[in-house]
Amino acid sequence: MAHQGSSYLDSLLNLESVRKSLVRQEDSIIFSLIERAKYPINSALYEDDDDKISKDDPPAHSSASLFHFFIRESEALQAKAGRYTSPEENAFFPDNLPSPLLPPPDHTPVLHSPGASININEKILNLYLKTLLPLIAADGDNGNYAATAASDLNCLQTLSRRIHFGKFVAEVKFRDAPEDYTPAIRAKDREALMKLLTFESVEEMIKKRVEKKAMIFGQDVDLKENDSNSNYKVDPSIVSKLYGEWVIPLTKSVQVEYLLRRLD
Ligand SMILES: C=C(O[C@@H]1C=C(C(=O)O)C=C[C@H]1O)C(=O)O
Repeated sequence: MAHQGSSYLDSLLNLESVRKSLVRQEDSIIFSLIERAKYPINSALYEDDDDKISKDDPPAHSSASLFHFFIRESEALQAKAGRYTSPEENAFFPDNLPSPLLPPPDHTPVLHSPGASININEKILNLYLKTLLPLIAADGDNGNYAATAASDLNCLQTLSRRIHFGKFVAEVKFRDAPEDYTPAIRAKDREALMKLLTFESVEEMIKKRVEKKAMIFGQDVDLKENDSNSNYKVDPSIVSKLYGEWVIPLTKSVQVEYLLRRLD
C-alpha cells in the first residue's frame, strides 16, 4: 500500500481534521460574501474596455477589464510571495506567473502528484461572475472599483480553496480504504467513485450550518435587548443554495477527478 511508514505530517491528515478545516473555511467564505455584498454590482468593473486601462501597462492582461487586470496583477504579486507553492492554493490565471522570491517550503507532499495540479478555477470564476454575484450584490454603481475587485478576489480565493480542498478529502478517503476505491479507479467508473465518497448526512448538516452561520454573522449587532433582527447582509438561503448547488458538487467533482489519477 502506498504511503506506509507515514510521516508526522501524514499522521495529521485524517477525515476529521480535513472536515474541521472545511467547517472553518465556511466562516471565511461567508464573511467574504458579506464583504462583497457591501458594494453594489459595479458592472463597469467587469466590462472589457481598452480605454480604461493604460496601454503602458505590461501586456500581462489579454482581457482588458479592470477586474481581470486586478486579479492577474494580484496573483502575480502573491505568486512572488509564495502563495502558490502551497498545495491548497490554485491561481485563477496560472499561466506565466512569476516565480516565488523564496524557495518553497521543504515539506513532503501530501497529495499524489498527478491529481495535485487539478484546477477548476475557470468554472468557479464563471459561476461567481454569472450566477453568484447578481444574487448577493444590489444593482447600482458607486465607482468603488478597486475595493470591489479586492473583495471579489477574496470571495474567489476562499471558494477556490474550499472546492480544491476536495483533493485532500479524496486523498484521506483513499488512504483509509484503498481496497474500496481501487476497483472503481481502475474501471474509471466516475459514478461508483461518486457514490463511494458521498456522505449525504454530512452534506445536509453543512447546508443547515452555513445557513445558520449566515444568519449569525450577517446581522446588525446593537446593544438593545431582545433585538430580533432579520435584516441579513447576505440572504442565508442563498448561502445554503450556494453550498448545495455549487460548492459541494464542485468539491465532489474535484474528489472524483483526483481519485481517477490516484493510481497513475
Ligand atoms: C467533503 C466530503 O465529501 C463529500 C462532499 C462534501 C462537501 O463538499 O461538503 C460533504 C460530504 C461528502 O458527500 C466529506 O466527506 O467531508
